[in-house]
Amino acid sequence: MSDFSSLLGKLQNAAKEVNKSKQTVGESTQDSGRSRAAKRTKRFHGDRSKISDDNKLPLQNSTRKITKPRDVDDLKVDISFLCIGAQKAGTTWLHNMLRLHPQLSLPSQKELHFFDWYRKRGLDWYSNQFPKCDEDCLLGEITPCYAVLAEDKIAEIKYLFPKSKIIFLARDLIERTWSAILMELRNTVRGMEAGEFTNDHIAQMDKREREKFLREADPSNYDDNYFMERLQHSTHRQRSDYAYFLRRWLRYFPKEQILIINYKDISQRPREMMDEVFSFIGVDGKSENCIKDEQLEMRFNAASEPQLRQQIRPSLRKKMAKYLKPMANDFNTLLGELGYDWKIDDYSSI
Ligand SMILES: Nc1ncnc2c1ncn2[C@@H]1O[C@H](COP(=O)(O)OS(=O)(=O)O)[C@@H](OP(=O)(O)O)[C@H]1O
Repeated sequence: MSDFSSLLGKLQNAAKEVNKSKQTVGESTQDSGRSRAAKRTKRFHGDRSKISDDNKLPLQNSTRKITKPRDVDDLKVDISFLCIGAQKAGTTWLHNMLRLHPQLSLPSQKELHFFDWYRKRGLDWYSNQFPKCDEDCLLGEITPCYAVLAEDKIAEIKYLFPKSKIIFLARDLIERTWSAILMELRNTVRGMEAGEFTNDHIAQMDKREREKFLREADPSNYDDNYFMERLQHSTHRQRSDYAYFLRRWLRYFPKEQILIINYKDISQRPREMMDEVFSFIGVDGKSENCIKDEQLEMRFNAASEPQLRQQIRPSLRKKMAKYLKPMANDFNTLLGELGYDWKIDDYSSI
């Protein structure tokens, strides 16, 4: 046999082994795995395996088969809530408020990015990111990128945490996108990846470096075309299409497990909003027992310098409104279908 055909044979055998281990839920080979999983899940959160037993597939409306994660036996935590976004909609504020509740455990650093970037680190790594807490405490995390996860990732989350509550903060589409593009501009000027650059970096710059940075990251130095081009780039466009990706989540999680919050509530009625969130997650007590008024009023993750948090100019607002209007309308339709009595701006007056 030639070296090439011997190598090919080895690769084919390896592929067969991999395929054998990729048993999908719903296939006859799942039973032994399911009984192991059942023992494990009862340790954390009651009998979550029941969902797959009752429904055959742990899905709402989707017929997609879920590949059982190969490292499922490494999972040592149950996740009671996930905040999936939106990006730039006050998720850092929410992270800090939730951490004040004694019965909730969130990773000290926001945004684990496990299901989008770091899935290869494994469920063991994921399990170790949550601080130890009492038996009755509930675990959760906030990663705004989860909103736009591909369907197979959402299916995996549903398989692992079928009872998890999903929280989504919705902000006006223009304001959200403007905030996101300005953040991207700051990252680009510094040559950093998304999420790496913080206000602390600016504070550490010397005078010359700081002036140069502020000049280059100043949005008034960029024309409308620059921002419209960025908006049409997949990440900003995709993250503004709330209805599109929320419908994907709704294929796996029933609407009773998904809470959509109006970003405006953070400034207009934060206490009522946090009471609603605590009750939705299922923890005892009112926010007044753990969050002070001055904490509710804190602003997190805003650009530190006035030049970097300018209002959007009218000409650009108009162009963005035209582009984002269909997405605002779709989202308002979805809100109506789900029974919410509020809407986001649909730019009918622009
Ligand atoms: N208390 C309060 N009230 C109103 N708005 C607030 C509050 N705290 C944070 N923010 C604003 O939320 C924006 C940051 O959102 P995120 O933390 O979700 O951003 S990120 O996706 O994690 O980067 C960011 O918006 P922009 O300032 O427009 O960029 C913050 O200013």
